[in-house]
Amino acid sequence: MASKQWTTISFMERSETYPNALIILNTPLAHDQLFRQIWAAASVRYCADGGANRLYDRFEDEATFLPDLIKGDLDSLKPHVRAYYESKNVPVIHDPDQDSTDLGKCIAALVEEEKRLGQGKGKEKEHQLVISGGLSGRLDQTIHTMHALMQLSEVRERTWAVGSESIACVLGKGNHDLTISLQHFGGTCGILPVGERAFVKTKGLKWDLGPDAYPTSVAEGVSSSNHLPQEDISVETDVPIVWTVEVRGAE
Ligand SMILES: Nc1ncnc2c1ncn2[C@@H]1O[C@H](COP(=O)(O)OP(=O)(O)OP(=O)(O)O)[C@@H](O)[C@H]1O
Ligand SMILES: Cc1ncc(C[n+]2csc(CCO)c2C)c(N)n1
Repeated sequence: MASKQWTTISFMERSETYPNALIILNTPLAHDQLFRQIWAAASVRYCADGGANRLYDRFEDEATFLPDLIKGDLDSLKPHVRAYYESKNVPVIHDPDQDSTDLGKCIAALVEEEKRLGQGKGKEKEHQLVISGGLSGRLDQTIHTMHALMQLSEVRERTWAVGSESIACVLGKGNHDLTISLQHFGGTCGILPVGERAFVKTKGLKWDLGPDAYPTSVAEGVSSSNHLPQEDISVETDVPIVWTVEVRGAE
């Protein structure tokens, strides 16, 4: 079976063939150099409600850091931040729905934008989705981010979450080849079950899973605090799992 290719370069460099869309959540941004790269690599940039506060607090004095949209129930967006972005003509959409999160509301807006971009070409324009944050903080929100990554993995080719301390993506059933920039990420990493038990084999980790497939579930065992001694690894799994690796230089 063919392997799916993943590389961290894809969300740090701009691509015309497979452009990036960035959704900024209300959690700490990645460190300055990494966040600037992710921002520059994205051609669509949304803030989920209070995510705009994070952007403003970091880049208040840099006028180029304007998102394309701020959307959510707007219970976290600070009034002066809203006023600032509105004065710069950033659309601010209030969606009061109490059955979907601000992340969900931004994903829905992205899907609409992709339909619009694809209009007349007979094909929707799909982006690689990069979610800034959501991997730490409140446990319910963090698990909701996992849920979103799982759901997205069924309908989109690639989604990453990039936080201040870790990055994560869902690896679906099958074989995966990953290239992780050791300049930016590592040395610790984890192979995490999500919901159901997975049988996993890896090549390239310090504590490889295998040669017999390693059964992982929250109840049975989890490969946390593993180590990435090289940039290229491969992972084989029978059901979706989460791959996570540490951000270097995190505060
Ligand atoms: N403490 C947290 N931990 C993890 N993720 C968070 C946390 N707070 C916010 N987020 C993420 O950022 C998004 C925007 O958060 P914000 O604080 O603006 O709104 P919220 O009212 O807390 O979230 P929601 O309305 O989605 O429940 C959330 O939808 C969620 O994905
Ligand atoms: C079963 C169930 N659990 C929790 C909520 C609450 N909730 C989920 S998303 C959201 C919006 C937050 O901006 C709120 C309030 C619900 N509606 N249904």
